[in-house]
Amino acid sequence: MAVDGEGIADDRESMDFDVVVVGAGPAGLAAAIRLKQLAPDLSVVVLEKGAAVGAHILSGAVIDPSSLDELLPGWRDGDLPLMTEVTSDRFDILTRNGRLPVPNILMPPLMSNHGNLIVSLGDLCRWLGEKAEALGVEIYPGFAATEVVYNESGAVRGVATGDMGISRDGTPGPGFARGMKLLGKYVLMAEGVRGSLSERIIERFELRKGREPPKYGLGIKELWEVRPEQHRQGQVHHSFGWPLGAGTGGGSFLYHLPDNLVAVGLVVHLNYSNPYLSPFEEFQRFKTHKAIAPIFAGGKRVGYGARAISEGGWQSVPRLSFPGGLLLGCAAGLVNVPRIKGFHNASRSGMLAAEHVAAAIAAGRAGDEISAFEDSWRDSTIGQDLWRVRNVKPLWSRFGTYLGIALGGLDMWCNTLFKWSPFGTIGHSGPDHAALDPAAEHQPIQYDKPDGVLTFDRLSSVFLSNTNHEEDQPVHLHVLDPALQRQSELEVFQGPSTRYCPAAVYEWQTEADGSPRFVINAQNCVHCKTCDIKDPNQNIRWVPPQGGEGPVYPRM
Ligand SMILES: Cc1cc2nc3c(=O)[nH]c(=O)nc-3n(C[C@H](O)[C@H](O)[C@H](O)COP(=O)(O)OP(=O)(O)OC[C@H]3O[C@@H](n4cnc5c(N)ncnc54)[C@H](O)[C@@H]3O)c2cc1C
Ligand code: SF4
Repeated sequence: MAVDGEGIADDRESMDFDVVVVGAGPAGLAAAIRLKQLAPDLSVVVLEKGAAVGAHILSGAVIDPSSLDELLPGWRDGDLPLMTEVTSDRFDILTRNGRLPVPNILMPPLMSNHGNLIVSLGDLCRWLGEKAEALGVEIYPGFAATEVVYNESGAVRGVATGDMGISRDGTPGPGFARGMKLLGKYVLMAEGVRGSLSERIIERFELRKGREPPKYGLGIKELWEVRPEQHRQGQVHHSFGWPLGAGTGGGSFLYHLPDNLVAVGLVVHLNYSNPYLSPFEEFQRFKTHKAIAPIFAGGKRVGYGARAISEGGWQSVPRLSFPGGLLLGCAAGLVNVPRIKGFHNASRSGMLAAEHVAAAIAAGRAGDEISAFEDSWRDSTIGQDLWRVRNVKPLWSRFGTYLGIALGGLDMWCNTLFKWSPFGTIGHSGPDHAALDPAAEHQPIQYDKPDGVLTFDRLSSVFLSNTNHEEDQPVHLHVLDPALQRQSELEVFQGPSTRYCPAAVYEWQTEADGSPRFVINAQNCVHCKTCDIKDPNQNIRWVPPQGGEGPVYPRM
């Protein structure tokens, strides 16, 4: 019998499957496909909170396709989503008025994009979803898993989808429909970065014990249609430096897709210390650099979105097995940070998990802990990929952008040539939310007003993400202690949520009597999870709103 572990009456209908997968991103879909390839008779269900598969997927994306070659041999011969091969690879250091190209010869070979593909990861996930359904996987888009269901012995037994049609005051509205429980022999958590249920499972089973804290960046991206003369199909262009100061980690990407489309974005490491910093405005500034702005002259912005990216790497990956299931992909933190790549490891972790789960079910097991997964992923190409770059992020954090990147490059060369690092394995310096300084230690940053042509404000940007939430529902951004928000977030840090949120969700307004009021425009939320990560007091908790809401990203 399944019991509810979250204290809500167990009156919901339930459906039983062999395997329940939460999240239809690369990790969840690869797991579902591999399960059906290995054991066609297994029943596999995938839940996705976006309105459709791919609706919430936001990535660069230049992908290493080696995992696709393993998952679906011959896939390149079929009908393909939007993609192109990488034809050239540029890397620049930007200063305010200039750029310094880094010769490719200096780049460690693992940073090369030779053989990689520029894709819309959302399109690729839609395509993978079709492949999964063709194999008999049941995919339910528009359903957010909002609770973990545990059995009597405390193992994860399944998940429950959220109730629909609850009014803002918490009472059932006219369109009320009770959520369902989906139970499985094993549950695969593939929610992506900072997964809301994955984090609860990590906490409950102490999966981070003995590991470094998780680290994150925030990636803000736009999709542009540029003039043909500015388009270089297949070109991959990265930079670091301006507009970020030496003490703030991050970098830009510009990927030239087919159809005159260019994906442009800035990733800002979320261990920045200045509460006045606005990653959104830094990204807008980046586009005004004289080496960058001409690319967009005469072009049209057609897409916008934002998403956190996991950056902790090898040291921060929690234990990935727990009683009743496994953590996969970015919910586990498997991104290779210097390469800004997570697709290959996410999909490989799904495939590896599927192999373990199929074998366990074939052996008559159910609901136990597949402990062998831990050594298995660390010994696999996923582990090897993360091990070689394990010091890049901590060196960057400790020594700043210029010295830190140079030392990170040296470390990657040593790991490539000698399979050895002069630095051993360096730890991260604390969680990102603890990195903010009180505002009194910094000067406010003056950002230029957007021109509406090359640079934009948040609201017109959110419009392009097609984000939609029913207003009459409980706010899905929980402020745990409202008084603390005022006493600390506002009075000590001067309201950083109004700057780190890329969707203008948070505002501090002044009431008629002069008192401050924290306003949450939850309908704008693009589900990037930054508030859950960066609030200095960990006083904001992101929980999934009604299924089928949030952004509907086209070609992101
Ligand atoms: C700005 C940016 C640029 C990037 N660039 C690249 C790149 O160039 N190349 C590359 O390889 N990687 C890149 N990455 C990383 C890559 O996108 C991720 O590593 C990869 O998408 C992880 O796959 P995943 O399946 O683990 O998670 P995701 O892709 O995040 O998918 C998770 C899915 O689960 C769904 N979900 C979450 N919670 C629930 C829930 N409770 N119930 C139901 N559904 C849920 C989400 O809606 C989502 O569809 C980039 C990431 C960012 C943010
Ligand atoms: S409210 Fe939080 S999760 Fe939503 S867009 Fe803003 S920072 Fe991201």
